[in-house]
Amino acid sequence: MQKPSRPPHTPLRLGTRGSPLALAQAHMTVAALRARHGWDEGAVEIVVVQTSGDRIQDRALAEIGGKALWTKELDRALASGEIDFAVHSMKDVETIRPAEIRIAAMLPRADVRDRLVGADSFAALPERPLVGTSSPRRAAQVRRLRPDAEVILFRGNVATRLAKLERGEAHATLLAAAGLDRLGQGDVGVTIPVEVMLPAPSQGAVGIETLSDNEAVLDLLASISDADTFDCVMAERAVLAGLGGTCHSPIAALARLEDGRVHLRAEIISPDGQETVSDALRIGRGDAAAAERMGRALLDRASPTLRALFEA
Ligand SMILES: NCc1[nH]cc(CCC(=O)O)c1CC(=O)O
Repeated sequence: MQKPSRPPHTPLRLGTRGSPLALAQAHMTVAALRARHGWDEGAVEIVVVQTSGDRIQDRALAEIGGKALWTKELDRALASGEIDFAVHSMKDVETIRPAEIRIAAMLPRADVRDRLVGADSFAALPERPLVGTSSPRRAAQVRRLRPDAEVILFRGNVATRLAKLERGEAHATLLAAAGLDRLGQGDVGVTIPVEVMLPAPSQGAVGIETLSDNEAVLDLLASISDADTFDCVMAERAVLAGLGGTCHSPIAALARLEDGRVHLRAEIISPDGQETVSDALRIGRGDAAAAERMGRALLDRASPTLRALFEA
């Protein structure tokens, strides 16, 4: 690939949601492009696009039921030519994307772990603790660790959730370390080892999408993509695809490179935390089929009630 030294046109329009975290990730992407190509400040313009996920704040996402809550409007802006590429938390990008849209690049992954905010450990929480989260994975993992916990709905952006905690609406909450770090809140909470709480597929990864036929922008984005992150996140997404899972399913998956192969761990957990089906294996880089099989095999070993969660 020829190294592009000039933008295909200026300014390039980067589409993003308007939350503080989304904007921080957009600025990271601009910085990566500018550093790689020596562009000046005006080369990339940030275009904020509001998504349905941002608009609807008072209900659990699973309840809204709509798909593509974080991406639909950005997909549309790509299709209409309003933006040249879109920056997303990969965790919020649906498993199956429209054929016209391609995940073109990922920035180097940040800390993949979760942080517990409000207590020094799960054991240190009071009896029958209230834990705020809207993630089915975190809810199930919390109940596995603390069967006496009551999980309450915590939605909104990172600052909103921290404010709810501050107001005493829960004893603790869980947030992605990556998000806290990117918001300059690296000192908030205690980091939970992945052996205790396996993260969500794609956690800590920022992805950039463009139209599948936009070769100039695809090439440009490839120039800042981190191949290790890309292959690991794609493996985790393939597990999700094999499970037929979404962000509303209690699924955790984490891939790491080890001697040129992908070490993949995944688990599904019943909402009450009583049943966990997990697996770990090594697969080749880019072997999405093997990762999908791993997802399907988890389902084969699950009880009928756990399996039913994935058949909706
Ligand atoms: N679902 C919201 C969301 N999407 C991405 C992140 C954090 C950043 C990341 O995981 O890359 C968060 C907040 C959180 O889970 O604490």
